[in-house]
Amino acid sequence: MAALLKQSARLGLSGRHGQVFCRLPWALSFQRYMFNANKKILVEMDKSTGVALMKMANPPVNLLNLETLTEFAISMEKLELDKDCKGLILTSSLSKVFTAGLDIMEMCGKSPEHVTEFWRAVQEMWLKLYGSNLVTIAAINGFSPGAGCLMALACDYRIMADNVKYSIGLNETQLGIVAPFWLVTRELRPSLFS
Ligand SMILES: CCCCCCCCCCCCC/C=C/C(=O)SCCNC(=O)CCNC(=O)[C@H](O)C(C)(C)COP(=O)(O)OP(=O)(O)OC[C@H]1O[C@@H](n2cnc3c(N)ncnc32)[C@H](O)[C@@H]1OP(=O)(O)O
Repeated sequence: MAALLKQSARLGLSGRHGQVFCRLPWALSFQRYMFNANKKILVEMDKSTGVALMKMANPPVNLLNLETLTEFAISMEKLELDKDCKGLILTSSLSKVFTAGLDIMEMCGKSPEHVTEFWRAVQEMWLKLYGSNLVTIAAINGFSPGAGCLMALACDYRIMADNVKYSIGLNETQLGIVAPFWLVTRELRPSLFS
């Protein structure tokens, strides 16, 4: 996994918009910066490769609640604005969970306004990833149910840790959650969006 990550950071990758990237001279190789708002999303940007490493860091299982989704969207915006940033590797800081998906407590016993805000944040997360100008790679280093799978699908490339214990998939109907119409339409009938 580590080797693959290194390799993807070094590769000249072609994105969905056809950009081709190459490495900058070695003299610039120490240009790095890090940022995080509430430390649920950690970002390390390496200007020498143009690749940002984004780690979800919301233990114990990286739940995607409103706060984390908002921080994710802000982090994506910052990277999109950075002209040096060409690619993004999305992964988890936890040892066996990429993300356990949406925090189901955000939909349980909450006001319609809160639930609306929450689903808007889910939509924003998907739009930011799927519509990103960066080359996006999901480095799935653990369990990835529900919205974890959705995040991975929204990236240009996916690499999953080679461990039979880890599972990935869209299991939301088992929990009684209906996939939102905008997502199903986009995934199953892309021609409507072209
Ligand atoms: C052609 C293409 C077609 C595409 C079609 C498009 C349709 C796409 C539709 C997509 C729609 C997306 C909608 C997404 C919905 C969701 O994400 S729903 C959530 C789905 N997630 C789960 O079901 C995860 C369930 N959790 C687990 O399986 C395990 O927790 C784990 C991830 C395997 C980790 O296990 P472990 O390390 O043993 O930790 P636990 O003890 O189980 O958990 C720790 C605490 O966290 C709580 N928790 C876990 N998951 C959630 C959750 N999702 N929400 C809220 N809380 C959660 C768990 O209860 C524990 O809490 P405590 O007991 O209080 O400690």
